Amino acid sequence: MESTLTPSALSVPTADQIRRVPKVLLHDHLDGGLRPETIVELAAEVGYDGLPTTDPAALGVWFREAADSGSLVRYLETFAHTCAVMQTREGLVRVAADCAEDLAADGVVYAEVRYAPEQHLERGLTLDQVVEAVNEGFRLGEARAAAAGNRIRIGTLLTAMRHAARSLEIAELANRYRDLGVVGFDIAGAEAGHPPTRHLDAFDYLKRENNHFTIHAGEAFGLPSIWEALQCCGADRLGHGVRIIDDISVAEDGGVKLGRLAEYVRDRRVPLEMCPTSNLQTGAAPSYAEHPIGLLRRLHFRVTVNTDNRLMSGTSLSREFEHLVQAFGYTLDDLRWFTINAMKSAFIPFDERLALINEVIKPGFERIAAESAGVGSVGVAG
Ligand SMILES: O=c1[nH]cnc2c1ncn2[C@@H]1O[C@H](CO)[C@@H](O)[C@H]1O
Ligand SMILES: [Zn+2]
Repeated sequence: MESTLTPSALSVPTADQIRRVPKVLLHDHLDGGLRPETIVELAAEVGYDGLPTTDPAALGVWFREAADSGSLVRYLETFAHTCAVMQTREGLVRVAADCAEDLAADGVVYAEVRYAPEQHLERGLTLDQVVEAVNEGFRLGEARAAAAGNRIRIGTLLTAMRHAARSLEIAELANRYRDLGVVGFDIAGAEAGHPPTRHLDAFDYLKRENNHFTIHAGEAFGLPSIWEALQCCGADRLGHGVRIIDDISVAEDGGVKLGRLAEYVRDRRVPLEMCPTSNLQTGAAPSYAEHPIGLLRRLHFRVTVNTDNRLMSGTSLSREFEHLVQAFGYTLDDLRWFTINAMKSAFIPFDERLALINEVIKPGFERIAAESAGVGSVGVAG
């Protein structure tokens, strides 16, 4: 979609403007976004004594440092502590409500937040009770955010863990709660050794039901994983998908050649849920400036910007955009492009996506662009 914005939309946005423009988030893990103080309080309530520290500030630092491992497997080990305090109805309601409020305060107007219900059964909740508690928390958080003047809508994706064997059951759960807060399905967890084709029965089931799913692929593992996710499993979107860059060659003279898979991904407008900071932490990308998102955006792939795990990465969607603005000089217009890409790729019905684009996203960007009209180009803070 080409820009119709005023020249001020071509200015580099400030950190404050980035926070205030309407944003869309498609890839955010509920168990990767807890507030450190909530973890400490819930741990005390449920008697979990495994936390590395009970000082909230130190705990936040611990998560970021532990996740900064260069390995997806070690990165994922940190989730034991967040899942430990998400085993009761009260804990799940609170974590989901916090999440909605935090995203809304960051200027997110639509989010799809994912979690794996099978990881929240240790204290006797059933899968259905887990989904109902999370939904209740999101409705509560949406209402609190609205009262604070921040409108947000949240749908959930139910994740099945790729090393486990409950994916069909979770897919059925997602289908049962469709239109009741759940908008799709995902598989996550360590990629190497756990190809998505182990879960074909779940994907086939979802396709029979005309339901939607995304697959974490091409993060720790290369092109075969992306190929399987698309061509064997039929994924609607790719979680990360950064390794698609391996199928693109850039010659010395700047000429670009796409392989068949990269061409397919671009031609079919397959949404890529990119999460820059997370990729730096797990070693999937070397730096912000060298992150494949720069080239993929230039080549007009259907790229979206996401947080993955706000706690482990010490980030927010605004922070992710700030990093990209610093690395690539993105303008307000680029941010709008990423945002509309994300909204087009959401799993809610077409008419609802269109309404958010026309009634919330475009006017929101226009307002910020108009505000800086005449001010000229401004630097990025932070
Ligand atoms: O970037 C990632 N790649 C693969 N799996 C992940 C990533 N981030 C989180 N999870 C996994 O998804 C589960 C459900 O939310 C988390 O518990 C974590 O194990
Ligand atoms: Zn993820």
